[in-house]
Amino acid sequence: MSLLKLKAVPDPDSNPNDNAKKTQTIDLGNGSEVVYVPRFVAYDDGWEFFNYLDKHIPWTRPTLRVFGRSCLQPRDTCYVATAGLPDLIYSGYQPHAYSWDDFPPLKDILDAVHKMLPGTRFNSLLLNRYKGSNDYAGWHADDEKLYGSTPEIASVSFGCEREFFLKKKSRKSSQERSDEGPPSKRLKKSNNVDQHCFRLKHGSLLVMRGYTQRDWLHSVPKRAKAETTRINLTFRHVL
Ligand SMILES: O=C(O)CCC(=O)C(=O)O
Ligand SMILES: [Fe+2]
Repeated sequence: MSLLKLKAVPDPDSNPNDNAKKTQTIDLGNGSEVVYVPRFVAYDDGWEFFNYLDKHIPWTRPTLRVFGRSCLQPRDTCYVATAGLPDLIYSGYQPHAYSWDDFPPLKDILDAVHKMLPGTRFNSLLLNRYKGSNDYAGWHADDEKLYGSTPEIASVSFGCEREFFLKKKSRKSSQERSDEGPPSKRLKKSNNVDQHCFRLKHGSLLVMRGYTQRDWLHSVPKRAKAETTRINLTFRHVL
């Protein structure tokens, strides 16, 4: 496959400043911020990336250890990282780190993310594939020590639109990782009103920064209706 080049596509109801115009910045308070760029990758380029990733990424669905029990991660995953970084381990699982050179189109997306977010130098990427409405990401924060105390995380989505929720951590939930474990151990429904929801469009970019991982949880819940496949890429910087 030839390398895709990201370019602005002429679109009848858009202009070159479209990205900037439609970008939403949400101040979550206390030094946490989320930025949403709905049309980060042009529609057709987005589908080329989707088809490439769906076919060429060696997706796996690992068994995780959550609260002492084994459970299948409720989505497919793959990990790409620059050589020489400390290993990523989450929920007792250490993914193999593939190289950027194994999947050249990822480097084009990485370049576009760096251009959009001056000053960032992402060196790792966690890919997720949600094959239908039953695949999900439970409530969690990406607060692993290897990302530091105020990680910036850039999330690019392709394919089926899914909802992405953010809710403020309760004091208790900051010690709990996710709701992927047994029901008895899941987070209690809080009466927190601090919740935000984004419908992550095909080709969109969502950025979490500041203290978002320390103070907030995020999730991509199951859907009741049948859904098609969604692929999400989260670019991170390992210290
Ligand atoms: O699929 C998404 O939008 C989020 C994935 C996520 O939160 C993660 O990989 O940590
Ligand atoms: Fe996450």
